[in-house]
Amino acid sequence: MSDARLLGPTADAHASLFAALVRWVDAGWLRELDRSFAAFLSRMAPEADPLVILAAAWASHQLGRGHSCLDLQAACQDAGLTLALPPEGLAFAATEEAPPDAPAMLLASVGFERWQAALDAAPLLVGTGQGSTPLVRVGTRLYLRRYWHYEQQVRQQVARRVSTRTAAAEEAALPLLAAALDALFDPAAGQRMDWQKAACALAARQAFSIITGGPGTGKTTTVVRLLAVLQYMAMAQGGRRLRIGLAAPTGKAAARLSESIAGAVQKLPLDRLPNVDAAGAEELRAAIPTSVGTVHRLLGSRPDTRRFRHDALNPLPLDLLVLDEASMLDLEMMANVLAALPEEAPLILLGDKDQLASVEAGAVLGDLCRRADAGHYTPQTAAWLRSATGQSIDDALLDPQGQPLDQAVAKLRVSWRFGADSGIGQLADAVNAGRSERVRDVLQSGFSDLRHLDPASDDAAFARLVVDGGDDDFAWRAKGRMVQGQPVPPPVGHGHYLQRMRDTQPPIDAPQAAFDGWAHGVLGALGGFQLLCALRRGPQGVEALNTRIARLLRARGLIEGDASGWYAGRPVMVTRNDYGLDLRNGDVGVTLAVPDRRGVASTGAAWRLRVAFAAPELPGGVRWVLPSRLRDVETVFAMTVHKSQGSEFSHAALLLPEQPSPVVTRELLYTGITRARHWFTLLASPQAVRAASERAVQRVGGL
Ligand SMILES: Nc1ncnc2c1ncn2[C@@H]1O[C@H](COP(=O)(O)OP(=O)(O)OP(=O)(O)O)[C@@H](O)[C@H]1O
Repeated sequence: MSDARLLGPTADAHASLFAALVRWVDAGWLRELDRSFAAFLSRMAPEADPLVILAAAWASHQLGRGHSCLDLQAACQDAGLTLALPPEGLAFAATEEAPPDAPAMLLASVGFERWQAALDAAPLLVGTGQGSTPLVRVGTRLYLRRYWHYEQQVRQQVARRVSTRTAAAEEAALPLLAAALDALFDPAAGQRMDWQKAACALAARQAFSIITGGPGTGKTTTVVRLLAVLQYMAMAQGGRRLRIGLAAPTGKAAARLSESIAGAVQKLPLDRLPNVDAAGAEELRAAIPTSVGTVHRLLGSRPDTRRFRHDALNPLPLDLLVLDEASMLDLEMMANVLAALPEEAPLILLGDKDQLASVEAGAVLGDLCRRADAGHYTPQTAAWLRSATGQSIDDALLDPQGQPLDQAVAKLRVSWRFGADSGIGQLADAVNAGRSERVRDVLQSGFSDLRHLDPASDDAAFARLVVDGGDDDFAWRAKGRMVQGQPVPPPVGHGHYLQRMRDTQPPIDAPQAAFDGWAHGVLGALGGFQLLCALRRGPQGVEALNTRIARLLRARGLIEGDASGWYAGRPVMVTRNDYGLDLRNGDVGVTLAVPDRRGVASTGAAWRLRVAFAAPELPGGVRWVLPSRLRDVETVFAMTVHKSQGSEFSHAALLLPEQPSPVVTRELLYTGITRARHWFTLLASPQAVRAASERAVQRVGGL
């Protein structure tokens, strides 16, 4: 099919277009959802120029790729690149059929003006926001109405909130704020800029703020001190206690934050606050929540609807909300949160702006933090910060033209987790800066926490990595390694949790609590290692690697049973929310053999497989689910970097494909590296590393 067939608003042209769309769907290039959306519009306006229908199909396709809209101009310039078609270098050699026409062929002689004119001539389908057209065009951007609406909501709400001053920032409250900050932050810092203290002050100032920073820069530490300061001020001023909400986009991230917040709250030196005695300190400590739930649960998700129990008409009963791992927040979720949170209740986002954005449409945190590296603080903000913290912002970060949003964003710039001797920290920095030569140097510098392997390693070398954690040299270098005065556990592979599963299994007549404790330990050990991949398909994709790893583990006798079914030790990830089972997309569980107590009375207990998921809210801390009840799960010996967001592993290994792919970007590499807490192995050719460090994601959106 050529573009000539598209250039006439005739039934024939619609039919030719749909013939092409069907081929794309069959080839896995488009989702059926994209085609049916286009078909719906074609039925709604059979006379519409087929270019409008094509634009609709592609705008919907872009949503599936995380873009909130289609950039028409970019698509005209390079449709293949803009739409990432063919996807993930999908090979056609394997099929009998010829590949479908590439998108660029459909647009070969269609310029942006022609496309724009076609859209303007379809008022039933395309508008500028008024009315109820299914598509909205803003300049060169074409949206599905719902996403245009989310973007509008987020933009307006954020703008309103960044100009709303909190009670804590009022002139009269400033001395109390300054005294509280002085009490909780290290006075030894003196005049040196302590960005944690500054972030705390900036976040206390208006009804919306962001604290961003790389791994271990102290986001949690800072926000816990901020909560203490605000709760202290509320209580000291004779008001009622603040109702504080804490949430994260996934269950895994929520569980991790619960743990680190609880630890940080315990460490707070609250008796240093003015007029707070030991009893007062404990009262204050108890008023700082440590339990973190998912955003879905906070908003009150309801089965089979996108709507939540809490919205603008039924707002959340909160005075303050903290959302962690905000890089994973998509546009729709952010719009829902902003709608449901009372306008005067501050929203504080925590996250690493440089990480990959959510799989769903919209890179909210990245977009809102686009100017964070350079600060852009106004002289007014600098003066206010001086009175609240006694610190002066570096001139390089000042900008008299700074925007209101810039004043609400603080970037933490020092990593407390990765010291100067940490290869992981240095590698992450080099990748983030897009400096491929520096990346190469770090990889060759012999840091004890880094390993760089050839991705084409044979089975024996690959097995050493995924089963044992690496070669003897890596393990040897691990000996005696300390971080922050604590010994670091050695680098492990998947053999570690499987061995623990075997070695610590309770006897069949042990009480349930023993099995809960066992599952808890195995789930913890499972976090000791993870193989991360960029792709799903192909020989270096998740699916093929899961099969390969299962084969290696079976050969070593660490797992048994049918590879295609359920077996003890199978780690699984939930791929779709299941409200009935209270499981979320991204939750990871492990299959374990536990007693089937139903037969106890007559025949004695037998072993039966159940899948254990961490559930801190349950008394035993574990949710046990029958495998047959889990519909949308996949094995996770390997997982995509996208799916690993919000998780952390003692040892992470990242495999980059040999073939260049648009999904292998700087953000993907950075996110993969920063999943590693203590050890990182990179399986990639030097060319693949260079290509990834030099390519940054361009998410299209209008925030
Ligand atoms: N100012 C500080 N002085 C000393 N240690 C600190 C300081 N800030 C943070 N830390 C320590 O550094 C570690 C990481 O801090 P924290 O968990 O707050 O960082 P984070 O940015 O939230 O990390 P993550 O990337 O896991 O989200 C913790 O052990 C914490 O106690």
